Amino acid sequence: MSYVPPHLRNSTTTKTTTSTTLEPSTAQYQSFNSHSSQLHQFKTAAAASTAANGSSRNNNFNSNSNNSASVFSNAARRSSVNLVPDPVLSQWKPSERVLALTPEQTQEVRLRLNVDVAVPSESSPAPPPIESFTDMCLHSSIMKDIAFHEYSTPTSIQAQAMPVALAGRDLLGCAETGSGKTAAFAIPMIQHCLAQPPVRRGDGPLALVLAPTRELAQQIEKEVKAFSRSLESFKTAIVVGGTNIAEQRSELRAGVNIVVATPGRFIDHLQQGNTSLSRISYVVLDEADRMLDMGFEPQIKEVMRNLPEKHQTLLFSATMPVEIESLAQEYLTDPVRVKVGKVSSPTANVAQFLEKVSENEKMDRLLTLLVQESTQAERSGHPFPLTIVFVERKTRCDEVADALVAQGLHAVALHGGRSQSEREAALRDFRNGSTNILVFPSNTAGSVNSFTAWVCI
Ligand SMILES: Nc1ncnc2c1ncn2[C@@H]1O[C@H](COP(=O)(O)OP(=O)(O)OP(=O)(O)O)[C@@H](O)[C@H]1O
Repeated sequence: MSYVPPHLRNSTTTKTTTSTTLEPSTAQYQSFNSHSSQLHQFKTAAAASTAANGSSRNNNFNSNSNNSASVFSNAARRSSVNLVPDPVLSQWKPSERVLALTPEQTQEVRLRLNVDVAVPSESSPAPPPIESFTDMCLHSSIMKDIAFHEYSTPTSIQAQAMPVALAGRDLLGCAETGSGKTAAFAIPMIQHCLAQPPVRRGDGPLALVLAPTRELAQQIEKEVKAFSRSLESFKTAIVVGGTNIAEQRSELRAGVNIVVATPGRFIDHLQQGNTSLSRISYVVLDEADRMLDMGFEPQIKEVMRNLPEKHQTLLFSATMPVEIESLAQEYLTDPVRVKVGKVSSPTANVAQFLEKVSENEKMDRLLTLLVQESTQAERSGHPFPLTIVFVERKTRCDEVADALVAQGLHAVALHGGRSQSEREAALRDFRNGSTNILVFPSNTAGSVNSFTAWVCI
């Protein structure tokens, strides 16, 4: 394993060009992409060897970050004389039809899709939205998997965010939950990985997705697997707490294309030297606002400031508080901002009712509501609607779930205090309908898509 701080590699390496520039076919395409020429470069053995030298690295490392040296010291000690191929930057271009769109037509499509797009004043224009997967000119295996998934047309966020990501640009995305964000970053990520020199045993991943919770990470990895199912040697790893670290270690050490992780566990593996950042060139911060709410800012920053110089970053956030703005400012380069729909507002097919009750009436009112719902469902012969009850703290989760069960309702608490197998079993029971009420701490919200009612108390 070789974690080599990028600033040091750059200052000590000599690059040898081994392949030549790929010419974009039109000036328009050239201006959308972040890099106008594509150089596929490899570092020399001598350079990598110098970079792997412990003392000079640590000196540099310390000057860069106060705690980085300790965080990655194991990985640093294990550094081998391993050639690290530079990433191949975006060579993608869309169909001729898309390239021929005028700025007015591009604007019309954005209006129709309800997409707002903005770029910093000095940067090149954002790539136009693409309303069909065919016009995105994706790898044939990915197209096969999209068809297998029965996705016929891109959703709005996919139509605009995918061309941005495929063009190699940084992205700041804001979209409602359930809008299809996962495929919007996962499909370009797979396409990006396919363009890179192959992953070898001992290499770190080519792409990294950081997500706030285990459940969300698992959901994302499932989607990544779904869109890479036709690619035989394409490997992904899920790196989350609460699961077997030894299995993750051997998977990581064998070399994977993509890692989907929660920040804490990913840092653990970096510290242990089980993986490295040295080949990462595509990073996704999903639900970044929730990651900050959950206190992952130091881990995110640790990863971001130690990435190789050449990488692209996609940051998705449902809200844009000042902390997200400053994260974007610090780690995104000329990002294309894509906003779909009214951010932080409910989707049109969700009805909301607000009832104000005092603290000591909450539990009774909840029980009354749910027992009424259960009676109604029984009478009409319909199943009880899948329901989530959000509560503030995990201790409260157990209290509420117990009270619901005592009323004969099928409820279960789902929170970080339960083991991974208990959490997975609870979600499985919820999906197959044998449990129809999940009680969740509110900071885990959003990990489950398939519910039809929810109550926050
Ligand atoms: N182009 C598409 N055509 C049809 N279905 C799609 C398309 N894109 C996504 N979906 C489906 O829509 C649902 C929501 O997608 P997804 O989970 O990616 O949304 P999300 O915005 O990431 O949601 P969350 O914020 O909850 O994670 C999923 O069931 C997904 O399979």
